[in-house]
Amino acid sequence: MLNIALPKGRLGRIVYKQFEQAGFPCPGILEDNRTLVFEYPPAKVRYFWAKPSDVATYVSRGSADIGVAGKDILLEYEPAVYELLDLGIGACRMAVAAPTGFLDDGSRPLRVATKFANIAAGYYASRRRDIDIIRLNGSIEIAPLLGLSDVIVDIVETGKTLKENRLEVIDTLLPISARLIANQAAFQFKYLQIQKIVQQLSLQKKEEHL
Ligand SMILES: Nc1ncnc2c1ncn2[C@@H]1O[C@H](COP(=O)(O)OP(=O)(O)OP(=O)(O)O)[C@@H](O)[C@H]1O
Ligand SMILES: O=P(O)(O)OC[C@H]1O[C@H](OP(=O)(O)OP(=O)(O)O)[C@H](O)[C@@H]1O
Repeated sequence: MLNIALPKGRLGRIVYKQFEQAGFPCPGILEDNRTLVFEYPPAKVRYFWAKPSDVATYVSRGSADIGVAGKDILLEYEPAVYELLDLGIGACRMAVAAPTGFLDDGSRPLRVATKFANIAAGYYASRRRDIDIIRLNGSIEIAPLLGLSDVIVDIVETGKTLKENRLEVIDTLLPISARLIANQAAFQFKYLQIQKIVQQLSLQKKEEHL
């Protein structure tokens, strides 16, 4: 039995469809929004829906053998997991954004609002810029508007949320996409099953690019 942690929310449906096509179906999983654990013995799989930022925790601690997490989460929390494949979905970028026309005069620590405190700290440390991190859990774009922060470090996809809150990207840190991750012990013990899924998912990705 392969235990698979899927991210609830924007990525979940697409990820499950990819796994289904890879030969790991679980009938009914997309029809029921309340049940969180689904088992389908004929395909030797048990899926469960986790909060996207928790998937890596389930995988690193062995409650899931594999799972799907955004590269943002992997960089922020550095869980002890193997990163097996870039699934090419959930594409966005990590960026610094500020109110239009913002100029950092360097006179005091820069107030940075973010969900990604480690990523932001690393970025500004490499620039030798003192910062005051303001940790938020969502709706980051309103922080500068309300005077809580000078800038934000957050995910940008279309740029619509930034625009609506009168912000603009001032630097792009790195591209982000969803990754297939594996528990390190499970990768040894369930090698064949995991390899099968990696191969099938890679094949699908190649076909999509043809
Ligand atoms: N606007 C976006 N466009 C594309 N991908 C995104 C976007 N926002 C987030 N992602 C990617 O999808 C993953 C899941 O994001 P989602 O918004 O579904 O969860 P979340 O609300 O951030 O998670 P949590 O509630 O666990 O903090 C993120 O880790 C990131 O890799
Ligand atoms: O560039 P865009 O296409 O506008 O997308 C970017 C937005 O999407 C994410 O937020 P999410 O929807 O996950 O809500 P959150 O504020 O709760 O994180 C991200 O944190 C940005 O706010």
